[in-house]
Amino acid sequence: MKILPFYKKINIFTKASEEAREFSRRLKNWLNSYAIESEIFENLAELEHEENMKNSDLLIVVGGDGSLLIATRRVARYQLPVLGINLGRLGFLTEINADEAFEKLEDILSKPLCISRRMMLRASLIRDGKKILEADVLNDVVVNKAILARIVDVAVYQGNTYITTYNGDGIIIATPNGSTAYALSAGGPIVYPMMEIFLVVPICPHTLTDRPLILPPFEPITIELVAEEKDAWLTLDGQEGTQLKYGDKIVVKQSPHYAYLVRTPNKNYFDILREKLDWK
Ligand SMILES: NC(=O)c1ccc[n+]([C@@H]2O[C@H](COP(=O)([O-])OP(=O)(O)OC[C@H]3O[C@@H](n4cnc5c(N)ncnc54)[C@H](O)[C@@H]3O)[C@@H](O)[C@H]2O)c1
Ligand SMILES: Nc1ncnc2c1ncn2[C@@H]1O[C@H](COP(=O)(O)OP(=O)(O)OP(=O)(O)O)[C@@H](O)[C@H]1O
Repeated sequence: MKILPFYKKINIFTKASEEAREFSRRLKNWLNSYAIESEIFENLAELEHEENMKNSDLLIVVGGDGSLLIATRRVARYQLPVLGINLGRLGFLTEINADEAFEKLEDILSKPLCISRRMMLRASLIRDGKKILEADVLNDVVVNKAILARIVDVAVYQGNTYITTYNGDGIIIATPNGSTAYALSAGGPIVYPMMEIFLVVPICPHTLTDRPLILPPFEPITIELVAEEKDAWLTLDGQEGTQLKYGDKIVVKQSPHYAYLVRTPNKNYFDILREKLDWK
């Protein structure tokens, strides 16, 4: 089978493990054998550097879902298609398994790419009226309690409109892509991943009528920490954490960037749900 000549350069992001590095070297050699240039990145600062990404046609991530999340966030502004090869555990987002990778890659790269465009969130942390952090996420923005803290009280707004105050273990604002991650464990619905909505899921709410909400992405959601003595954290895609202070506000908007995940032709979202979530 012949790979289409429009692939000039395909970069690789590798998980920081010996197994993933070894696989990435094999992958690079395989791409070179088709006269496709390729560079392997492990360092995140290098991965997001424009010079390194601007001529790349595709980014292949060798790792698990965590590696795919971390890499996709870093390259989202380049609108680069991202394809995951699973060397992790569940591999819900990573499209192909390592043992079938070269056969599947040949198939995927010999046809026009089948891409699933996924919305992202932009979270800003406002402290004392100043924005002290801003980041894009593909799965979720989570405010929750530290291990020994008790209940977290968070007031939630849509634009300037007050929704309610949740008392419980915390709150998750998820994308449809993230609906199958933490939000699912907290009782949220599975949302078709190409939809564009905000999913608001309280974690173990003390008020039993507090149920997950699905909101339009047109107005920001603001979460305000309204109880003084509590020890709470902001977590972005489960990977970057910041301790919060009383009065902090987290504003969540739709990011102007999208993730462009490469899918296997002939495999639909329900095939993935059946395979990964053990449905019949
Ligand atoms: N109780 C929970 O379920 C819980 C707790 C903390 C974080 N998380 C999730 O973990 C995510 C970060 O993933 P990670 O791999 O870096 O952390 P991780 O290694 O701790 O794994 C979390 C698990 O979630 C899976 N996962 C990640 N994104 C997914 C998605 N969109 N759909 C289905 N499964 C998904 C991973 O494969 C892994 O099995 C966070 O965004 C958060 O949603 C879940
Ligand atoms: N090159 C890297 N640089 C920094 N951090 C990395 C790198 N590769 C992976 N990580 C981090 O290591 C963690 C583990 O990686 P990953 O999630 O891909 O593997 P896994 O946990 O085995 O897979 P899965 O998430 O599918 O269960 C991730 O949270 C990710 O943030």
